[in-house]
Amino acid sequence: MDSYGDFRHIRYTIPLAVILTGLVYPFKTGIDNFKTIYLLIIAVVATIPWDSHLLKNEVWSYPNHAVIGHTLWRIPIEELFFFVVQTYITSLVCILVGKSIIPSAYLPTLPITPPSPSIEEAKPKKAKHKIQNDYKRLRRIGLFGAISILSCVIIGARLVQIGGHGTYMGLIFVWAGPIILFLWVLSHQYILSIPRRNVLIPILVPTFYLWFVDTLALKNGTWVINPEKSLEIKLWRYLDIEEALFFLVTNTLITFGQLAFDHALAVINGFPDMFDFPIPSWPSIMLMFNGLSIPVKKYSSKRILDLRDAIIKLQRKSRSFSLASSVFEGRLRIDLVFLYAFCRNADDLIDEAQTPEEARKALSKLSQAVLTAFGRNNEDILKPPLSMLYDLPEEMAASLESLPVKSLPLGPIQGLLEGFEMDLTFPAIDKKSEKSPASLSDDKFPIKTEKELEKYGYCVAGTVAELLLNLVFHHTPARFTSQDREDIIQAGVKMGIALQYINISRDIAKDALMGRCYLPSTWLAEYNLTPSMVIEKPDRPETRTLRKRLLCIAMDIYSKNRGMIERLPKDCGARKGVRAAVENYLEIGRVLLEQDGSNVVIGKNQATVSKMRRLGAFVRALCC
Ligand SMILES: CC(C)=CCC/C(C)=C/CC/C(C)=C/CC/C(C)=C/[C@@H]1[C@@H](COP(=O)(O)OP(=O)(O)O)[C@]1(C)CC/C=C(\C)CC/C=C(\C)CCC=C(C)C
Repeated sequence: MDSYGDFRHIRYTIPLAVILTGLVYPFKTGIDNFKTIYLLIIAVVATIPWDSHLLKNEVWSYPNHAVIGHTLWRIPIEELFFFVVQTYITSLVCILVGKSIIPSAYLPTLPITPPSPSIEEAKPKKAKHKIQNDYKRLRRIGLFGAISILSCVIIGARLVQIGGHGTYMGLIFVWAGPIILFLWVLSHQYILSIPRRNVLIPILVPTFYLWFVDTLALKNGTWVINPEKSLEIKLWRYLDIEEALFFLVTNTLITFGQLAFDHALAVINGFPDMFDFPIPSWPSIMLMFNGLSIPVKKYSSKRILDLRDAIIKLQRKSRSFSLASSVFEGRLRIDLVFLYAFCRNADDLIDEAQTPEEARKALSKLSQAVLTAFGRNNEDILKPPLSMLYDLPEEMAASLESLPVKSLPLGPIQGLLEGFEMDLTFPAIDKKSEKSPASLSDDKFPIKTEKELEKYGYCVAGTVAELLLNLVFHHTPARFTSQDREDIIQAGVKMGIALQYINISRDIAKDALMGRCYLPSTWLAEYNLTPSMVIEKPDRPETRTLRKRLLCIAMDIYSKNRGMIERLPKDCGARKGVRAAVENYLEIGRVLLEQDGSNVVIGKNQATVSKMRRLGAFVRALCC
C-alpha cells in the first residue's frame, strides 16, 4: 500500500506540504484551519480501522527494512503520517483554488416566485426557465451520481464476499463509497454548481502526484501488494489499479469533505435572515448540519442572484478590489461585495446619464430610495421593490436592496451621493457643439481650492472607508472603545481621500473627456492655467507637475495613516483584506510616480499596474 518507510515523505510529501503551506499562508483564514483540522481528525479516525483490517488480512505488507518499526494497530507510523499529510495537501489545494469564489453565490436557486405581476414582467422569461432547467438538471445528475456510488458499494461488498483477487478493490469501495455517498447526498447541488476547476483540481492534481510517488515506492519495494488479493491490473508499470483508485477515491473524499463544509458555510453566511446571529470562526458541527438541512426552496433566490450580479460587477470593474476581496471571509466578504456594487452602480448611474438633467433626476430618485431602504425593517415582507417605487434601473435598485442597512450608517451614504452631486456641478460640455472646451466658464468649476478637493475626496472615498470600516466592526467580535473606533475611522477616511487623489491623478485625461478637472484652480493658477485649459489639453508639463504634487500628498497621507490598519481585528480577514485593498490601490500611485519620472504622456498610457506587479503588491501586503 502507501506506507512511506524510506525517504518518500522527506522527498515528496513533506516538501509539497511545506510549499503549499507557504502558498496558502497569505490567504488562510480561521475557517480554513477549522475545516482542515476537522478533516484531519475524520481522515485519521476513519482510515485506521480500515487500514488495520487490510494489514490483518494481508492485502498488503511491508518489508521490515522499509519502515522505522513503530506501529499502531499494525499500521506503521509512516502510513499513519501519510493519512495526515495527504489530507493536509489535498485540503490546501482545495482551499487555494476555492479562494477565487464566494460559495454563497453558487447555491442552487429555484425560480423566483413573483409576488406581483409587475415583477413577473420585469424578470426575463428565458432566465427563469434556465434556472428551473438548471435546478432539474442538478437533481437528475445528483440522482444518477447517488445510484452510481451506491452501485460501486454493492459491487465492492460482493467482491469482498467472494474474496480472492477482488478483495482489495472491494474493500476500497465498501469503505469509501458510503462516505462519498453521504457527502454527495448532502452537497451534490453545490458541488455541481461551483466551477469545475474547484472540484477537479483538488481531486486530480494531488492524485496524479501521488500516483507518481506511489509508482516509485512500489518500484523500490517499500511495500508489497498481495497478488492473490488484487486484480493484478496495472495502470502503468508498477502502479496497481487498486492503488490508483485508492488515491482517486481518497482525494475525492477529502475534496467533497471540504466542499460540504463550504456548502454549509455558504448557507449560514448567505442568509443572515435565517441565521441572524454572528457566526463564530469555529462553528459547531450542529450549526453546519443546520445549514445543510435548509431545503433549497427556503433559499432566497433573489439574494443569491443579486450576489452573483454584484460579484460580476466587482470582477469586471475593479481588479484591485476584486483581488482584495478574496482575503475577506464569510459575511464580511459578501457585504463588501454588495457595498462595492452599490457604490459602483450609483457612480455609473450618474456618469452614464445622457444629460446633466437626467443625472440630477436619477440622483434625486436614488437619494429618496436610500432613505426608504434605511427606513424599512425586515418584518416588512410586502415591501414593493425599490426599482418600481422610484423607477430606478433594476441593477441599481437590487444593489441598494442588498445593502446591509442594519450595519451601515446612513450619513456616509448620503455623503457619497453628495459627492456625486458635486460631479454634476462641473459645467456641461456640449459634445455636439463645435465650441472649444476652453470657452467653458472657469468659475463654474467646483474644485477651486485644496480644501474643496479634500471635501470632494471625503465625499466619494472617505465615506466609502467609513462604510467599509463599519462593516468590519459589525462582523468581527473585537470590541473597541468608541475612541478607538473614532481614531480608526478617522484614519480610514484620510486613507480613502488618499486613494481618491490617486484615482484623480490616474484619470486626468479620462475626466477631461467628461469635462471634469479635479486639480484645484488655485494650483493651476500658479502655472497660469485654468481648468478649461486642462480639459482642452490634459497632457502638459505643468499638469504632470501638479499630478506629482497630488500623488505626493496622497503618499504622505498614506504613510501617516497606514499604521492604523494594524489595529484592525484579524478576524474575517479584516486586517489583511484592508491592507491588501489599500496597498493594491497604492501601487497605482507608485506606478504613476515612476512614470512621472520618465515623463509618460498623460492619457496615452492609461497608467495601470501590470498583472505581475499587482500580484506582487498583493502578496507583499498579505505577508507583512
Ligand atoms: C474588498 C472590497 C470588495 C472592497 C470594496 C471597497 C469598496 C466598497 C469600494 C467602492 C468603490 C467605488 C465604486 C466607489 C464609488 C466612488 C469612487 C469611484 C471612489 C473611488 C474608488 C475607486 O474605485 P474604482 O472602481 O474606480 O477602482 P478602479 O481603479 O477602477 O479599480 C475610490 C478611489 C475610493 C476607494 C476608497 C476605499 C475603498 C476606501 C479605502 C479605505 C480603507 C480601505 C480603510 C483603511 C483603513 C484604515 C484604518 C487606514
